[in-house]
Amino acid sequence: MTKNLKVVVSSNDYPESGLEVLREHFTVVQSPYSHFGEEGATTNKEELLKLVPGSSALVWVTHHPITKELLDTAGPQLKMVATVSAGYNHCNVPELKARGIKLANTPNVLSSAVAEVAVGLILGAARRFTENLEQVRRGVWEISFDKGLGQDIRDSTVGIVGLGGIGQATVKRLSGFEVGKFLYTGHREKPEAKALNAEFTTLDNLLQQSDFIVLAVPLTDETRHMINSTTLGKMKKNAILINVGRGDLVDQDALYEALKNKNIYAAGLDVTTPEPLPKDHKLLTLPNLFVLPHIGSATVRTRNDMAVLAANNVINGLTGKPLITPVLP
Ligand SMILES: O=C(O)[C@H](O)CO
Repeated sequence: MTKNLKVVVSSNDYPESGLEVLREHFTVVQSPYSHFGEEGATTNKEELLKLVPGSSALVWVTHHPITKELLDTAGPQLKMVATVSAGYNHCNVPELKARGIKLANTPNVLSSAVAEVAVGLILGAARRFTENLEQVRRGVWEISFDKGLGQDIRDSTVGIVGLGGIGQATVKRLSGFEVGKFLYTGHREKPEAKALNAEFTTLDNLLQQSDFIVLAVPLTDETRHMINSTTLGKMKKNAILINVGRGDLVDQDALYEALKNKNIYAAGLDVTTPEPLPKDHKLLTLPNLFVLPHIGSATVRTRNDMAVLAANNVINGLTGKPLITPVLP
């Protein structure tokens, strides 16, 4: 009965596991393009505009913004968008809401994978992997007090900004590292914090006390550039900033200055603005920056789990059942 409904998958980077679920119920049309063009530009916008007319649901694998133009082009029969990501800052929630279009995301299934990357960034930034790898490449092995030693996790204070699924999974993974104290901040205290031995505090206090500051919050108007010259100025000299949320949580010019002037010790970023970061971006000149190309959820199992969850959300959304992971029910 639903086979005559068209579902558009926005990228070729969506696994067979999700397609199989969708194809059982719907006519699936998939973009032949991936997220990024050769020069890092997003090239499939025009292609997407060609694909979406007449669709009942969009499975959104790319981070292309869901614009009014795209929704108008899709047409009034569009019932839902399933973004294959936990973050939905690209989804234009007010516009979807105004049009009565449902929105689902894929939280939880990616928390472990993203938390593993957070731990990797902590290690990479604290132990100066960027600089040390560079040394190996140059055949120079000079590790001494004057050439710069790393920072310990043992007995440190780790501050988590946003103790949601990813924040909690990060604390769990770090608990074997003999961390001295976990702090967290957010809108409200979390019941899960007790079992994690994490102490609720204000952002200011967390910034002032933490040796490691992990950003694991969604990007909203409130969190955009929450790390800026003022908040960086509150951090300790040995502080290490980790971002697994979204690039725009951080004012990158201010971060560049703080790292260059050694006002903080290092940073580890899985997310930047823009993505990809241009090869000649000034941040990439910094030895005390360890950067990854947004690989938080990029494991085989996690990407399959995300795809299947998104597909099941579409089935529910188009057959009148409650969404499994609703943003807009
Ligand atoms: O939000 C997410 O799911 C991850 O950052 C991947 O986009």
